[in-house]
Amino acid sequence: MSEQDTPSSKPDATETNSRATGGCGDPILRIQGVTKQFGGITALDGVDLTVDPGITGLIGPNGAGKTTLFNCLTGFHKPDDGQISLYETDITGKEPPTIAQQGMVRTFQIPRELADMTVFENLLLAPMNQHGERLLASWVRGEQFVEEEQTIRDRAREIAAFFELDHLLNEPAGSLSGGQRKLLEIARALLTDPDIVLLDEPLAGVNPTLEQKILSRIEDLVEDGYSFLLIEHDIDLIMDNCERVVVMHQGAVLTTGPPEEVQSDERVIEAYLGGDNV
Ligand SMILES: Nc1ncnc2c1ncn2[C@@H]1O[C@H](COP(=O)(O)OP(=O)(O)OP(=O)(O)O)[C@@H](O)[C@H]1O
Repeated sequence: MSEQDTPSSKPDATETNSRATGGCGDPILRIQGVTKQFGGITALDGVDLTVDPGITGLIGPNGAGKTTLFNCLTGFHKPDDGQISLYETDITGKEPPTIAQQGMVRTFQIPRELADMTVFENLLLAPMNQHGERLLASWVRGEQFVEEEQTIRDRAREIAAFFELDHLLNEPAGSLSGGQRKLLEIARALLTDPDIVLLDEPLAGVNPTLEQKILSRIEDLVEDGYSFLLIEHDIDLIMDNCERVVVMHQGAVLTTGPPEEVQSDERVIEAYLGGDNV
């Protein structure tokens, strides 16, 4: 595979994966009335939102609830109320591995690679975590699922090449630069065979050259059938690269729409200028 190719083999839909039941053009995510409180703080206050295939930007002032929404969507927090569906499957309150199996994973603001393990081992662990004990047992027995193991290894190499990490496969992940860690985090997410990846500030602290590289990789992946929901504080970057933009404010969705509409929405301008910062 050349550097410019997308990972050609986005695996086919499986019975465990939500996209098996999702039709072309259907929203990927339906979020209805999701609330989340932390003690006296209402982080999410009845979030209603549908997310379509492609790349959607999620913006909002500090404390708007963006990360909490990501956590509720991917099972790291349980919502107090409301419903979340991935295609037609109700995933509300499910655990992260179950939601990953259904086709949705997230990355974190601070990448969570295992620093002492090599880049390759980090990549292999991502799908193994998802498949769980079944695949781990196969590694111990070394008999069954050999084919599956080989597929994961091949795909790990392919995705490493796509993110230009292939020359670092045997290096400890802890030796990577900040930008390379971000790439590794996205690569790991993709190895779980998702329909949609939630990216939490994948470009924060990344230099402009690498930023463009990540963005162009994401665009390639969208063409290849993946979808992304992207939290980012750089509004221009969101407006330039996302098909739809969701604006959160005070724990709720303020507005959604194409970038040009959202940009000129008075309520959005007020949310950003009315005392909160971006
Ligand atoms: N684990 C937690 N415990 C207590 N309060 C929390 C917790 N997580 C989030 N909050 C609160 O919930 C609100 C929303 O936080 P959240 O991190 O979701 O916002 P955000 O839009 O992602 O902000 P930022 O852009 O600054 O990262 C904030 O008031 C925050 O202090």
